Order: sequence, then C-alpha cells, then structure tokens
Amino acid sequence: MSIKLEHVTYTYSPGTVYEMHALEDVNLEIRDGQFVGIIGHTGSGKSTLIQHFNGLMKPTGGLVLYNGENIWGENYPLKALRSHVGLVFQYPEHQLFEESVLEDVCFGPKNQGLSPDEAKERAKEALAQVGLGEEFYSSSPFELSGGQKRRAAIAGVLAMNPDVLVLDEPTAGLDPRGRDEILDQIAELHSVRGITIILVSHSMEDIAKYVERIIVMNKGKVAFDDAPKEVFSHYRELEGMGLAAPQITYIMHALKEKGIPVDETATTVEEARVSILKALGK
Ligand SMILES: Nc1ncnc2c1ncn2[C@@H]1O[C@H](COP(=O)(O)OP(=O)(O)OP(=O)(O)O)[C@@H](O)[C@H]1O
Repeated sequence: MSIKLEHVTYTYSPGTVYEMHALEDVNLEIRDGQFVGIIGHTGSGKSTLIQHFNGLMKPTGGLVLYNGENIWGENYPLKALRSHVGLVFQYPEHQLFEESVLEDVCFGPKNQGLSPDEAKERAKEALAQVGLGEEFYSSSPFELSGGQKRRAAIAGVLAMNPDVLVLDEPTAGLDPRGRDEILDQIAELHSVRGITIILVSHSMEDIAKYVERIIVMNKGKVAFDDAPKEVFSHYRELEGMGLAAPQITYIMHALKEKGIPVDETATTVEEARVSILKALGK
C-alpha cells in the first residue's frame, strides 16, 4: 500500500475574493504499516490534506497516487479507494443515526454490498476491535458516553475493512481517560492488525508517544517530515509555527544546558525518566 502526493496544491474558491491556497506543492508518501502523525497550527491545511488521501477532495494541481495509480485518472474506482482508506472526521459521533449501535456500524459494510449477515459479522468484529462488547449491540448510540460514541463511530469505518485509517483529532473534546482509551485502541489496531494509521492531532504528547513519523504542516506546506526526535529537535522553529514540542523536550534541553548529561532528544516521559536516572548514576 502506498499513498503518494506529488506537487499537490489545493485552492478554495479560486479566482474569487475568497481565494485561499490551502495546500502548496505538497510531496509525501505514506507506506504500508506506518503510524504517521500530522501536526500543524490551526488553518495550516491538515484537514484539507487528509481529504486528498481518499479522493474526497480533488487537487487543484499535482497528482495523488494510490499504489502508483493516479486516483483522478479515467475510470479509477474511487468508491473502492474510499473503502481502502477509511476517514474518521472530527466529532464522528455526530454521524451516528441508527437506532442501535450494531445497526449503525453495519451501515458502511451494507453500503459496500455485503449481505445483512455478513455486514453484522463485520460490525461485531469492528466493535470488538474498539473495545465495545455484545452489551452495546442494542444500545442506542445516544445513550453512550462521549468516548464510547467516538469508538462506535470509529468502528463504523473499521467495519469497511480499510487498509489505512485516517483520524482527524480523534481525542477532541474527550476527558483524559477517554483520550487514553481511544489512543490505546488505535495503537492496538496498528500493532495487532497492522493497519496503517494517519493521526491528526494537536497534542504533542500524544503524537510523541504513539507515532513513528511526523508530518508538520505550516501554511499549506510540509515544513518537516521525519521521526519525532528529529522533528522535536527543531523546537524553536516549531514555536515560530505556533507549535510546541512535548513539554519534556524543554525540560531535557534545560538540564543539558545546565551540564547534566541527559539525552535531550527524549520525547516521552518514560524515555526522559530512563535518561535522567542514568545521568544520576542510578
Ligand atoms: N470550505 C472552505 N472554504 C474556504 N476556505 C477554507 C475552507 N475550508 C478551509 N479553508 C481554509 O483553508 C485553510 C486550511 O484549512 P484546514 O481546515 O485544512 O486547516 P486545519 O489545519 O485542518 O485547521 P484546524 O486545525 O483548525 O482543523 C485555512 O486557512 C481555512 O480557513
């Protein structure tokens, strides 16, 4: 699996007074099995970018390739692409509308042409993958907690068996426990099912903890595309883009500047703990 963007630009309302260049010359490739984070200040182009991954938006310029094929070429099966690349929007629970959780999660696979029984099997599997057991099948989506609703909505996309799951701010508006539960479930989908994950997030701590690669968007352009340690070593430039590295990065740099031999590239609390104990000879 490969999603490749070559020189992609996207302009809203071209030729009008509302013209807005949301993406400019974006080049990147997402490969099979990666866990990628996308960060960027509000308005930097993240949502516009991810909607190019499954052909929901058509670039104004440049190419989007899925497994090497131009998805906007003649006769390209865009509907099939949208099953391979599942997109979970911000606040996806607003799109829950069926009477029961199980019915809701069946909606996608039924739409793909599966029989009601097959769709039900898929839905049950997807609900299990997000940690919602049988006791939730007949619940109304409206009686679930915020985190449970979010998970049911993610299951709705998972039930279509995507190879890639793209999530726009999946933890927005949840309490700390709900956030951790969702992120742990997503990490499990990656590690156990091998699904490629693309996660848009404002939380540097979440990004540092889970992803192996970070794409930083700034004013419609890719500012950095690298491993978290590399990206966060540019913390001063990130600040210039209205972003901050994880707080632990600042602490580690301050310790290093005071002559304490810690690994200043530590980006998670656990890494920092190990490094500080080592520096203290413990
Ligand atoms: N429908 C639209 N019409 C005109 N301009 C738009 C539209 N949607 C987004 N934009 C503009 O395009 C730019 C990129 O928006 P986008 O939503 O992709 O950013 P974002 O990084 O996802 O922001 P956020 O973090 O706030 O969700 C912004 O300047 C935004 O105002």
